[in-house]
Amino acid sequence: MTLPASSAPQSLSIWYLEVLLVVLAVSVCTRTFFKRSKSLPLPPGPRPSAIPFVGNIADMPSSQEWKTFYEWGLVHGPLIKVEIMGQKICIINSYQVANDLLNDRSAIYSDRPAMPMVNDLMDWKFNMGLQPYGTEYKKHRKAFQHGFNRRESNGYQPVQTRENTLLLEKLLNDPSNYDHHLRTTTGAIIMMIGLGYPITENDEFVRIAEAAQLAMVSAARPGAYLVDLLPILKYVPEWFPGASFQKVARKGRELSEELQNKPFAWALQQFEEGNALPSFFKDLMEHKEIASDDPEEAEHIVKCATAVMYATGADTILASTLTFILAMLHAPHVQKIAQEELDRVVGTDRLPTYADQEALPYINAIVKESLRWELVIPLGVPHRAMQDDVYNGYLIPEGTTVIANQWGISHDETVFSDPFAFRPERFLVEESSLPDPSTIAFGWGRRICPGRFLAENSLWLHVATVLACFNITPTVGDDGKPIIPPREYTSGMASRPLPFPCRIYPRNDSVVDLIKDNVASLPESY
Ligand code: HEM
Repeated sequence: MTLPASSAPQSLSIWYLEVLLVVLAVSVCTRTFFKRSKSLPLPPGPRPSAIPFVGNIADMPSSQEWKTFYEWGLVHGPLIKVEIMGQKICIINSYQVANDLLNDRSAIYSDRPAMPMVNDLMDWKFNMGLQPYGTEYKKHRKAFQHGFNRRESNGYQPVQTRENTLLLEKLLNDPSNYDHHLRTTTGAIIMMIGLGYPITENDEFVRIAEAAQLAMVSAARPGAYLVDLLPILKYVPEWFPGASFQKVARKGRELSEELQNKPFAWALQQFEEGNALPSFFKDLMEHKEIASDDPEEAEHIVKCATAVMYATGADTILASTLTFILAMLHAPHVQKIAQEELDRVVGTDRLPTYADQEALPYINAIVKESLRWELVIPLGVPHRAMQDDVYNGYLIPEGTTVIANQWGISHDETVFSDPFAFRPERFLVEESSLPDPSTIAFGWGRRICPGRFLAENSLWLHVATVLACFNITPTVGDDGKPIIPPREYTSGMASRPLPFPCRIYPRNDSVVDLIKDNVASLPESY
């Protein structure tokens, strides 16, 4: 700033004074805000124990936490606070609140809680989904998004179509093992897209991915292990009385190492020998600079990203497809309407393809309702407040774990009427103001699931082609009455229906030929 010579000293002191006043004002405001925010109430919730430090530990459910959290929401409101051993946890039971905090204020809610059991003891730090929000995480996320943005994900449709055609053949020949066939199919799709790896029956890499994933999701349940609340416990040796969590952790660590190393070693060998099929892995190896300028770091990121992909991808798609099958038993009318739409739009002499998607609104609505009716990750993956925040007059202190109860949000009857019914029609009302369930099921803000386009594509094709070819009905009891399986789901970070019997049989004879013709016209291999 240039000042006129005569007025310079006076103007300078005024200028200094102004700056000083601004600094003072800012500091007073910040301190006032800080003081005020510290004195603001925390969100309401179940009353903690009178014993210091224990908090709500006795209130915490041991399974299906999302249902208890939902009940709490009905009593205490859409934003609840519980405290366990000094750790504050906010639970969100409303779409509006989740949107306001986790989407609109994503800049301060994108961190993850430390989770020492899974991250440190079981060595899942390689999984970007559990990493703190920082430079390393951003590199992993960039590499992942490169492979799974909408355009790239659509590029994988030929793999999904091929494996889905083989699924239809398996359902035709051996329908009672439908869950095994679905598991094989989702595994085959993910392994081919991720690594260019064609799976075999009882495949070793699929077994490793499933076992590692199961160990992780059981351990990652909020409050499952005390060590997550008292991280110092991670130094307690395995032989110490009461330290059985260390044994669980050791087994989990062994699986995590297998998961990270074995499939990667196979893929690397194929790549170096020039035999690698097109895949997420191959693409990243050829464009390592997307992950990092440092080739060694880039290779590490490729290794982590591919491991995350096959650890999380197959099971989640499987769970949502099983929910669709279960829903067909609970809502038989839906099947009839869908088949009428398929026959009218696609006809009966070919299978539906991705090109039919826009012309099949009812099928699209079934996919949405399957994602809403039961949630693959009912409590999402926990976020962490990176600074103090104030919402609707409540303080959310820095370090609070923030859980979006996605199951609760999807069953909020002020948003979704008759929420426990499977009613795809709710999404067909013109200009429906209902939230799209994919904006709930796949999470929030900067941590939103990067595999969502791939997952939705898989689910869509399973729904459209299975309904085009088969009827899905309940088994019949000795009394001649249909046995509708209950809606029973596993607990853990990820949830899926408990095994249930059902009948899957071709709608007519021409469907049998259709499936056989489609299988016969598949190329020998990829
Ligand atoms: C129906 C299938 C799926 C569902 C319902 C689902 C759901 C979710 C949810 C709720 C999150 C946490 C988002 C948040 O923190 O708010 C997430 C994260 C993630 N998902 Fe998925 N997912 C599915 C399929 C997939 C697939 C197929 C892949 C891989 C191709 C995948 C990869 C990931 C990754 C890497 C993250 C961590 C993202 C981050 O922390 O930045 N998911 N998913």
